[in-house]
Amino acid sequence: MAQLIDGKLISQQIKDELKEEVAQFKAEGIDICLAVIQVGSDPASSVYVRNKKKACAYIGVESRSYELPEETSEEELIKLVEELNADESVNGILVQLPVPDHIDEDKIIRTISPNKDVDGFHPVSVGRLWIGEKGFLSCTPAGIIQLLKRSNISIEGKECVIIGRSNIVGKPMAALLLRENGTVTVAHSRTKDLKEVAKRADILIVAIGKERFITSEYIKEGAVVIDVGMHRDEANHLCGDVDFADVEPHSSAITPVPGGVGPMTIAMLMNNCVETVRK
Ligand SMILES: Nc1nc(=O)c2c([nH]1)NC[C@@H]1CN(c3ccc(C(=O)N[C@@H](CCC(=O)O)C(=O)O)cc3)C=[N+]21
Repeated sequence: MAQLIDGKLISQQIKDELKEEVAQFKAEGIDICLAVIQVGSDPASSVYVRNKKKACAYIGVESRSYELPEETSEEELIKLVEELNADESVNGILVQLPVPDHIDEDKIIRTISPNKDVDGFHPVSVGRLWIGEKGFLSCTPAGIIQLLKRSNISIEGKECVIIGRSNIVGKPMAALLLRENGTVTVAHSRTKDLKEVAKRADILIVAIGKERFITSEYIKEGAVVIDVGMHRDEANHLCGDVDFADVEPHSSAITPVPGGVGPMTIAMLMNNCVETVRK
């Protein structure tokens, strides 16, 4: 039987630890505030934003919401971000992605002050990550490292294969696994013999965005499998990039969807909010 890696439980433990830390900061007169900006009203985005605000309330961080209409111009959004950069009562700024097509996402990410970049998406944060300097870590990959560590799965010396090379997951995941002394391969849509490459993995991280794409044919017996995907299937059930029922019997440990990586993303966002005030 594979070990089920319970992201819901582990994220709860992390939030409880953060809640205590936030209370200590409060006692010293230090409050933390996260500004959350959503442009438009995509229902999936609204769910995530609501979950982020709930997590803020739980650990004792103030969340300030900015719900802007779909037609908001790039200039208006940049102006708001600049105001929040200058506002000393705001510690972190999160612009929910994706933004509408008429707004340049990269330009918005670069406008957020690197000191308030709780998503870890700013080029300064990305650079710090790759050279091993302290900085904000991208939440999903940082959450995956916590899942592994808190499940007593060692990374050092292991063959780690990441499928997917996005700026939000694949690339920062590679940097973090490398930092933990893993041997890292980043595979992607143009990788030849993907099954063979995936089968090398002791730890397989799947972030390809294709519903139940990874079957047991991609798995070395006893591998650890981390599923970053999130889809709604025909039956309206949440599922991941991994065919869980097929893969689980061949893995030694595996994350479910929901209840795996997703809740960890939010816990690590909360960690980054607290990081803004740590000495
Ligand atoms: N600036 C920005 N930062 C983000 O971190 C960001 C973003 N934009 N845009 C969208 C993605 C997606 N994302 C998720 C967060 C939590 C769950 C999560 O909690 N999932 C639950 C299920 C939630 C449900 O029921 O739908 C689970 O997997 O158990 C999923 C996805 C953050 N993102």
